[in-house]
Amino acid sequence: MIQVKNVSKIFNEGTPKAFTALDDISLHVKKGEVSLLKGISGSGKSTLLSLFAGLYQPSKGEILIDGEAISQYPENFASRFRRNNIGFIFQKFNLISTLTVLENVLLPTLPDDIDKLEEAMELLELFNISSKTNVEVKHLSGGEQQRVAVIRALINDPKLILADEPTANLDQALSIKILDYFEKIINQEKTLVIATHDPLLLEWGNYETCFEMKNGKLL
Ligand SMILES: Nc1ncnc2c1ncn2[C@@H]1O[C@H](COP(=O)(O)OP(=O)(O)OP(=O)(O)O)[C@@H](O)[C@H]1O
Repeated sequence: MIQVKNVSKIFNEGTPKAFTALDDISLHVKKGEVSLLKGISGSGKSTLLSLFAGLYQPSKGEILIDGEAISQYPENFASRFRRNNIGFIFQKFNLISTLTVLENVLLPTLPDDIDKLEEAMELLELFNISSKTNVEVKHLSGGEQQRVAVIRALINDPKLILADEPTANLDQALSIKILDYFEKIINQEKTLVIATHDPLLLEWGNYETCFEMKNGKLL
């Protein structure tokens, strides 16, 4: 599902501020597998997930998602590919603060005019946030926003889910609820990559591979 071949990412390349965030990474995530990406803050986890989703271009190397070189697509193709195939749970949520919870959750369904209202309501119920359905996101707590971000990533039923610290703002009960849901969708043969340093997730045990990063390298 994900093939990464000798990928490096240098921010501000060619300037005095050049910084190598990823240094010659190669890895393979098989279809239907769950992988954890662990490493201390600044080790490069978010940068690598962003490259998987085609949000950044690699400075060197190649990334294939389901055989497609998403990082080489023009942005309009890349965004359509992302919308149809990838659910990204952003560390900082990336919600639109002036829209309601439901409007945020349904955003990925708008371009292709897919009716996902029923699924959205079910997920809002499941993650204990249905009472906020019509509340603007700017009025939500961090943990509430995190759950909205998780639901928005899942709404188009993506085959690849990239989750950046998906439990960072949640208490244990809600984290377990999300892990339970991940377990359920894993059975539907989705591929899941979770960047985390949450001990609960690391102890979860329900993953095939754990990649560890340090200073932009895979250990
Ligand atoms: N757009 C950018 N421009 C310059 N440097 C960047 C940029 N994005 C990330 N970096 C740097 O790359 C390094 C890796 O950042 P990244 O966010 O991938 O780490 P991380 O492992 O996800 O950390 P955390 O656990 O704190 O989220 C950091 O030193 C960061 O400052």
